[in-house]
Amino acid sequence: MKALRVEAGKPYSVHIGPGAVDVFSAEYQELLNAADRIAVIADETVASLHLRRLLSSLKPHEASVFTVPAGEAAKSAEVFMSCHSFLLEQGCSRKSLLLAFGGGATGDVAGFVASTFMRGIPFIQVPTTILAHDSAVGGKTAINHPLGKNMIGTFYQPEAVIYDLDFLHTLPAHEIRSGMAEVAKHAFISNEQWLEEILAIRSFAEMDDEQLMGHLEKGIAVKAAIVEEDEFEGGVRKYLNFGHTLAHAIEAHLGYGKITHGEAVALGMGYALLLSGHPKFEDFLSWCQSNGYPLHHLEEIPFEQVLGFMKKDKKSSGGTLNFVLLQETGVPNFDMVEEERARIVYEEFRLKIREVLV
Ligand SMILES: NC(=O)c1ccc[n+]([C@@H]2O[C@H](COP(=O)([O-])OP(=O)(O)OC[C@H]3O[C@@H](n4cnc5c(N)ncnc54)[C@H](O)[C@@H]3O)[C@@H](O)[C@H]2O)c1
Ligand SMILES: O=C(O)C(=O)C[C@@H](O)[C@H](O)[C@H](O)COP(=O)(O)O
Ligand SMILES: [Zn+2]
Repeated sequence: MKALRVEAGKPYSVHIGPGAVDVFSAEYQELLNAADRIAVIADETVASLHLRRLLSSLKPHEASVFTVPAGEAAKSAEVFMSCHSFLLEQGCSRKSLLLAFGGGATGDVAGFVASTFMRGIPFIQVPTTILAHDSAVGGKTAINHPLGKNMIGTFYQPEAVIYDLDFLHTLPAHEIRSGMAEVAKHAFISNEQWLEEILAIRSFAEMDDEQLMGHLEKGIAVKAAIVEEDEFEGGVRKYLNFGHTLAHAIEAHLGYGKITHGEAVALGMGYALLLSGHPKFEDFLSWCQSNGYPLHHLEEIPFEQVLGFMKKDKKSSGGTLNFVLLQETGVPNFDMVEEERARIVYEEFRLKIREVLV
């Protein structure tokens, strides 16, 4: 097992590896002892598969558990309120500790709850997906609004991230694919050689646990370095949004949860690469095709359906279209794109997709 440091907020560790939940008893006794109550907000599917293991790692401490709907459905105002109701009913106080147990959706809503319950209580991320190498680190919390993805949230760092890779063994193929898109994002914005390694994977089933752990560690290191430099997204943190201007628009247009976040990010990165004139655009499209990313969605979504959402992106102001662009691997930049150009390249992208799908 390894521990990576994140020097943001109150600096914290990301414990990563098989059996990582054992660090609760090895290293977090003081934090657990200090809590008057321990509450777990758990994804319902994850709870059915792995809750017993988590609870036994907390022993002798007891925790009360609130399950939230699986995946994206948890990121709603209703679920957010129901989490608060649960904490209040359980008699939680400012001295209570919250654990987020699940993928990025659970982590985002539970983090938002932790940051707002009695104006903030400590929380620990216990992520269970590949994608969560991204979401559990860096302190972005959020729920969705029908008018835009992640529109309501806070920046609030966890006390620790305890990333037990044993939990990943039950992930279905489309969630592996989703998570690997954010891994590819971290490679695109940081390192050509690592990107080559990822683009060489034609089926994620080829990856063994050791290789996967290597990719997750690299991804976390890229993310941590950016967050350490710019915790509140005044500048370089925007680069972590590579592919997200279109991705969030697709998610909002289709309805949250109808496409996984990472799959939408893959489509968004393809579009951003074409907008940027990046030399690896074709390779990336072929990688997406061979790994089963749902490219067909773009065929079905006219530009007008995503335009309004893209104009409301958090990186925009005054209705401009803003993208993280990448002419060269490892050298992202942030720029405005004229609407007409965005439209033309979108049509070109759909054409390229049609070509690879035939
Ligand atoms: N805060 C951030 O910095 C950040 C970064 C990236 C993504 N996100 C957010 O994360 C969310 C996506 O998170 P995600 O991809 O981790 O998925 P998720 O939380 O939406 O979960 C996806 C599905 O996988 C299931 N699942 C989770 N762990 C499992 C396991 N170990 N075994 C079997 N099934 C399991 C869930 O029940 C759910 O059905 C999006 O809402 C996205 O916006 C946030
Ligand atoms: O941590 C960040 O910063 C990111 O942008 C990571 C993204 O992968 C993630 O999807 C994030 O939630 C997007 O943030 P948003 O501010 O665009 O909602
Ligand atoms: Zn993302």
